[in-house]
Amino acid sequence: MTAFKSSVSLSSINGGHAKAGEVHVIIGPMFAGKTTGLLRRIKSESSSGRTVAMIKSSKDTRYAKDSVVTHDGLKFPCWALPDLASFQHKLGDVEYQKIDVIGIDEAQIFEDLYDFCCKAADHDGKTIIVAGLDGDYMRRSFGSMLDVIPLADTVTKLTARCELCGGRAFFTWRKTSETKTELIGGSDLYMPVCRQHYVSGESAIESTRTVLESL
Ligand SMILES: Nc1ncnc2c1ncn2[C@@H]1O[C@H](COP(=O)(O)OP(=O)(O)O)[C@@H](O)[C@H]1O
Ligand SMILES: Cc1cn([C@H]2C[C@H](O)[C@@H](COP(=O)(O)O)O2)c(=O)[nH]c1=O
Repeated sequence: MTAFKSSVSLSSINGGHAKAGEVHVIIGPMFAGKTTGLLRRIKSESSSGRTVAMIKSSKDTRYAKDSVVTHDGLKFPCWALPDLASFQHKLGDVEYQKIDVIGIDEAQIFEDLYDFCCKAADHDGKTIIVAGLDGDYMRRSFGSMLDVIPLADTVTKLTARCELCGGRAFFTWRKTSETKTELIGGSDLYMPVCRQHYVSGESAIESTRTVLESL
């Protein structure tokens, strides 16, 4: 069998970087510890001497404007941006070159997530750690989050605790009747639930709707 020998070297693909980039994806419902996991990995990379940067959507003003904050109050300073393309622009090319690891929180909100990860990991040699919701409150694919899974080195799906029974929660229940997909909030608007309680909640809403329509 003839061994295949590529004539394209890695350095010609990623613009001369000695090291290829990486993409790591953390998904799960709200309150599952996605942001906590992201902060842990970013802090660990920083302790190993790598230069890190954190990005979140500027739409997320829940706990702080310029920090990523977990539901239990852990904080890390970040760039709050309307889109990911503006990161390199804001930082400037020289500073961008110095960054080894980029964390992205609330990644489902960024429409240019796929293009950013491709460029940053494949061409610029960055390690990207992406955290976000895989599903919305209707359990539909949320934003571009699932689109980056084919780009990923690793995918970690976390679970929370069902607020109604303490079992493993895979889904996020919206407590209000608001139907727009994007609705920023915390435990005032959302709670983590297991499959059984997600389905029984949906049945209760359906029954109520049927009763109201018959009046
Ligand atoms: N139902 C809940 N309501 C409010 N806070 C919660 C709830 N369940 C867990 N938490 C807290 O949220 C923390 C995880 O927060 P975070 O990492 O921000 O989660 P995620 O990014 O997945 O939403 C947990 O360690 C816990 O302290
Ligand atoms: C389920 C769901 C959530 N959101 C919003 C609510 C929060 O602002 C973020 C998720 O934050 P977390 O760090 O994962 O806790 O997303 C939304 O806009 N639409 C939804 O369906």
